[in-house]
Amino acid sequence: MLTLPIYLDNNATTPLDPRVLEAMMPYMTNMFGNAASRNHAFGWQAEEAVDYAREQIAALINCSPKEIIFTSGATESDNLALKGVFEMYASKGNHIITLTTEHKAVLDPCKHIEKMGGKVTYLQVDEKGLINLKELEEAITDKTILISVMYANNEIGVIQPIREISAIAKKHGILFFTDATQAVGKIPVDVEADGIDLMAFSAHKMYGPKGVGALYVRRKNPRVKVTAQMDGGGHERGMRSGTLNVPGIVGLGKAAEIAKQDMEADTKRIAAMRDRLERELTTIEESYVNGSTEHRLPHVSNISFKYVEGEGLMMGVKDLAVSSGSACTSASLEPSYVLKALGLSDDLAHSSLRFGLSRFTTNEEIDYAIDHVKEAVAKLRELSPLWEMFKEGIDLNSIEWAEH
Ligand SMILES: Cc1ncc(COP(=O)(O)O)c(C=O)c1O
Repeated sequence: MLTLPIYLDNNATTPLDPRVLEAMMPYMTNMFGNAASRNHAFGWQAEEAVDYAREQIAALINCSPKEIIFTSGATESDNLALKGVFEMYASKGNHIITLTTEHKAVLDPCKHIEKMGGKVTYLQVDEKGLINLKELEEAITDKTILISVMYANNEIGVIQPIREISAIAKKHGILFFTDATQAVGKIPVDVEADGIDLMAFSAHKMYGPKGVGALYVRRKNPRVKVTAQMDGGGHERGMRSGTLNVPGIVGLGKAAEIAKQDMEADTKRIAAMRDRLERELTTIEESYVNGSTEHRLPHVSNISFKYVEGEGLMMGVKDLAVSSGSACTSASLEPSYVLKALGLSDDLAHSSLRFGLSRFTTNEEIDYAIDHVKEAVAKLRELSPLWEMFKEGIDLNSIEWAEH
């Protein structure tokens, strides 16, 4: 049975998997100890739970449990990686290379670093959203200490060539950090094979709770260090002080375990639904899928419906929770900077919707989304003078618009 509204905004956040909630419950009730209390059973119990979660996460991304630093989420992990490396390696250099399409949780710390005297190169992406590896290599100077390139984009799902990027970093003796918030738990991520030195991720994007995440920090070849951004009791090997969020960490661990176990089957089912949604919606005249469809997460589709306002379209499909642009920037009505970076006009960027599916999405929900988006686009276009002109074959580029 179909329950409305339908949630298709799983890149903003995912629902909590009931199996994760079940694992967390004891640590929110009677097993409430502080993992740093070394002198009684309450503390040992909590510490044991945290250690187990570290193992579950390490198994998912192929690292040692000791390489996991728990944080409050990917925003904190991004800040810790960028500012922490900038401070720790100040004697080596002050230059960081990143992409214009990164999440604000990377771009804003980069701006902060610039204010602190650092230099940041923001590389453009191509029309598919992909990095240009030649430009990356050319941007490297003898002052470059870090390359920060996201694993997969939150708006269009495009996956960057991580292994090629890490090989370039390695060749030049530079650290490689990736914000993998959208990738971990969704596609296989292997920090060893991928050559990653630091990696940020978050529980609430992989069916875990909000307010907890992690930073992977390599301990061998090379041994990477970051300067703590939170000083205090010296938790997490001195890199992140603060009492650990034990229930959250248990939830992240369980979410990682489930992801490892269910990823293949989930991906197959979700990708089939995403492809059907996309196939159907692109039968709408003048609709375009944004970003690479070859190198992309299995559960995302970002589509522009020309001559339709994305915000208006969202109102037209009130029973569908989708997003026009990133949830984190949707307070502003600026066209998405990610879509603009692909070369889209303001109008096309404004006319886009992001569909994000999850392991809980059903075929009935996809049927509903297809029907209702088609209907809403048709209705809105009926009201659009631009659409009318397009249908009459008037070349819209030849019209001189009044300045205002
Ligand atoms: C790519 C990316 N990085 C970072 C974040 C921030 O994550 P958190 O909400 O865990 O702070 C998000 C969330 O939207 C994201 O998609």
